Formats: sequence, C-alpha cells, structure tokens
Amino acid sequence: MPASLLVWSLTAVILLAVLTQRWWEPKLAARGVNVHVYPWRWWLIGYPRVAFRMWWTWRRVCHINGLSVSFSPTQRVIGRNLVVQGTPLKPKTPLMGLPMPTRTGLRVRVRLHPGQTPAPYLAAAHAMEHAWEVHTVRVSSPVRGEVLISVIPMDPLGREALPPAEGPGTLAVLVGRVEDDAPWVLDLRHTPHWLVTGATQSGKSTLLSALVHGLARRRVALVGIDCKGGVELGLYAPRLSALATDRTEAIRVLGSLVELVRDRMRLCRAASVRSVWDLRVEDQPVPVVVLVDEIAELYLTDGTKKDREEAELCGTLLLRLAQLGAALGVHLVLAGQRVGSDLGPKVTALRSQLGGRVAHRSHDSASAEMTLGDVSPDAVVVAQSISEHEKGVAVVTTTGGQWMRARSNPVPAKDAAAEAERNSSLTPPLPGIERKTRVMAGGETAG
Ligand SMILES: Nc1ncnc2c1ncn2[C@@H]1O[C@H](COP(=O)(O)OP(=O)(O)OP(=O)(O)O)[C@@H](O)[C@H]1O
Repeated sequence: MPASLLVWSLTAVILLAVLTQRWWEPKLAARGVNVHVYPWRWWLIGYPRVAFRMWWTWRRVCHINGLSVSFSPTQRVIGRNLVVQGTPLKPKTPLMGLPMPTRTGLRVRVRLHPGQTPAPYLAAAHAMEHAWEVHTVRVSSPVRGEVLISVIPMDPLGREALPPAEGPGTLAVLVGRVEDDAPWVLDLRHTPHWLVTGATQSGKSTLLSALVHGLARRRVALVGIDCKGGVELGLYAPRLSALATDRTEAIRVLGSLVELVRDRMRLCRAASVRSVWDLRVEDQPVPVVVLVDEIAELYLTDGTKKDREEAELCGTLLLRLAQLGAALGVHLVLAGQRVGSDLGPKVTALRSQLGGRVAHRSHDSASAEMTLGDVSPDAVVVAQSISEHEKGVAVVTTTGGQWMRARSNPVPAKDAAAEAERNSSLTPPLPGIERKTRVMAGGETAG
C-alpha cells in the first residue's frame, strides 16, 4: 500500500510539474537556473516508461535469447538445449539491478549466472532494442561477473551540432557529438594518428573541415596531401605549411617530414628526453598535422615500374612517419573511401599504427572490417548499419577498444576555408618543405 501511494504521489507531482511548466520555467530562468540544460522530459516521462517496459519484458527477453539458465537438482548448470529426463527444468532469469537514469538514457547492471559469459548478452542487444522500443542498447562488461546494459532511447546524433569550442590542449578539437550526448573531441596528443574511412558523400571531408576549422587558430603546422589535384584541401592553402597535389609532390613532402622527424629525434636525444612534449615549453617544436585526402591515391599503380616504385616509396614514408612521429609531434589524419590490403602490404602495416579510427557509412563490409575489425570487431556491424541519410555519422574508437557512434559538426568547407584565410599569418614555415613544395592558393608551386 505505501508503495502504490508513493507511485500515485509521484505521478501527481510529475503531472503538476508538466502542466505548470509555463509558469515556473521563466521564474527559474530569472534566477539564473536554465532548466533546458537538464533533460527533464526524459527523466520525468521517458525514463519511467522505458524502465517499466524493461522490467515487464525482462523475463521473456532472457528466455527467448538464452540468457536464462536452468540448474539441475545438484545445482549443476545445464545448457539451455539440454533436457533432463524426469526433472522439469526451471529457467532462472539473471538478476537485473535498478535502471539508473543518465542524461541521455539509462544504465542497468545484470549479474551473470555462474558459468555465463557476456557473449549471449552482446548477441541479444538487438532483441532488447526491439523489446524495449529504444534506439540503441549497448552491452559491456566493465566488472567481472556483471554486464552493464546501456540504453539510449532516441538518437542524440539527430540533434543540432554543438557550437565550436576550444578543446582542452593545443591538439584537441571539438569536432562533433558522440551518442551519449557528450562532445566528440578528437585529441591528437591522446591518439596521435587517425584513419577516417567512408563511402563517397558519407562525411569524410566535413570531418576534415571541422578539424581544420578547430586547428587553424592554434600553434600547429598543417600539411595537406590531396592527390585529387588539391580540390578538397587546396581550399585551406593559406593556412597550410605545405600542400601536395599529386604523388610526386607527396613524396617530396613526406620525405621532408621524415627528415624533420629525424631532426626532432636528435633534439630529444640531446636533451635526454623521450618526446618533444618532455622538452621545456619554449623549446617544443611546432606540432605538425598531416591531412591526407584519399589515401588510396598514394598506393594505386598503373603497373609501370616507375608507378610501383613511387607507391612503394609513399608507403614506406607514411609508415615511417606513423612509427616515429607520435612522440615527435608529427600526426597523421588519413582519409579515404577504402583502405584494403589490395593496396599493398604496407597499408596493413600502416593501419596498425593508426590508433584512432573513424568509420563512416561504407559501400562494402570489407571497408568497415578493415577500419574497425582489428580494434573493435563488434563495431563493424554497427558501422555497416549506418544509412545513407545519416550524413556525418560514424563509428569512432575511443580508449581500450571501446567505440561509440558519433556525428561530426556540419562545418561547411567554405567556413573552414574562411577560418584558414583569417589565420594565415599563423602558418609556420617548415624547414626543408616550404621552399620546395608549398603550393599557394592560386595553385602555384613555390621555388
Ligand atoms: N555531420 C554532418 N551533418 C550534416 N550533413 C553532413 C555532415 N557531414 C557531411 N554532411 C553532408 O553530406 C554531404 C557529403 O559530405 P562530404 O563531402 O563531407 O562527404 P565525403 O565523404 O567527403 O564525400 P566525397 O568522398 O565524395 O568527397 C555534404 O552535402 C555535407 O554537407
């Protein structure tokens, strides 16, 4: 009786709060309390509804998906398909904790039965989405013996983009929003190299625009390699310390960057430090971010000896930069439609050096597999399920093999180009590169 009284009272309070919202909201706003920053609607209406649905269907969901197990009279766990003659099997439902609301959904812990692993729960995530009529269910196991079920009722990536803001640190850029409604910060200090893949029109260039827009004001040297004649990265030429528009130029730029990395190695050795970040702040060289649009162009050959040698050399230089650059302030962001082993063995070696992965919608399962398969195998299916209408949506790796869906801020290329132009005076010269291969906005190659 007291429990039902509590439920009725709570319901009455919620109803009253919703009906009088127009009255109390401005009053609170006048006192500096912005109620819109809190997801009241979700907490008051959505959360109880989803939590109730979970509680109501939990037993059936577990039974149908093989999460309930039966114990023999001797307390031995018996597989769900095994029938013990003469003894009726009573499936025991795993114990679900109290669903705890978050800003964008809810989380609930479930105790595993002895002998169970999280695998069947991972496999059942899709069934749970349908049973609870929610957008996404994620299953993880941060604690042994438990699974953590995170429920996201609606797609937060559909909401408007977060305003651009400085990320924490020189190389951290807010490029979008992740699905738990947090900012998506691409931090090159934390994860030095990134691979960005996706079919045509999936949002790769827009992500690069967001990155350029965010980095343009910082103390960073941007280098562009765009073998599609510079049509994409050429827009940012005023803020690029070098721009290569074909493979021959790319080889020169990459070769000079390898030299730069060697110089920085000598600098670190002389100062007895392991990375440029351990040098005194005033001695730290400017970080270099190398943006490559359409990575496959660097590896494709027409079969001639010269072409094969060029592709081979490009592969070697990129690999060297990836291996040595992280500690020496040289970062790679490589974008392309596909990055498959058909481009050569060096591509697979390079991929293993690129810790950060962003997989937009892909044409084929092989691309998603190549981007995510080695770091987050369970994210491959999610990347493949991104639809054509979800522009800019991608699966992004975070730390420790974790991943999330995210959407980049739709920064138009012209905005990023304007920002690059505004900050052109910040473009640092790079020793050995500027003279040879810097291409200015008009397409002219300097001396
Ligand atoms: N985050 C986003 N939100 C809304 N629209 C987006 C987003 N990202 C990209 N788009 C839109 O999707 C379209 C394609 O984007 P973009 O040019 O970045 O794709 P792409 O993968 O680089 O394509 P391509 O390989 O053909 O160059 C553009 O019209 C762009 O405005």
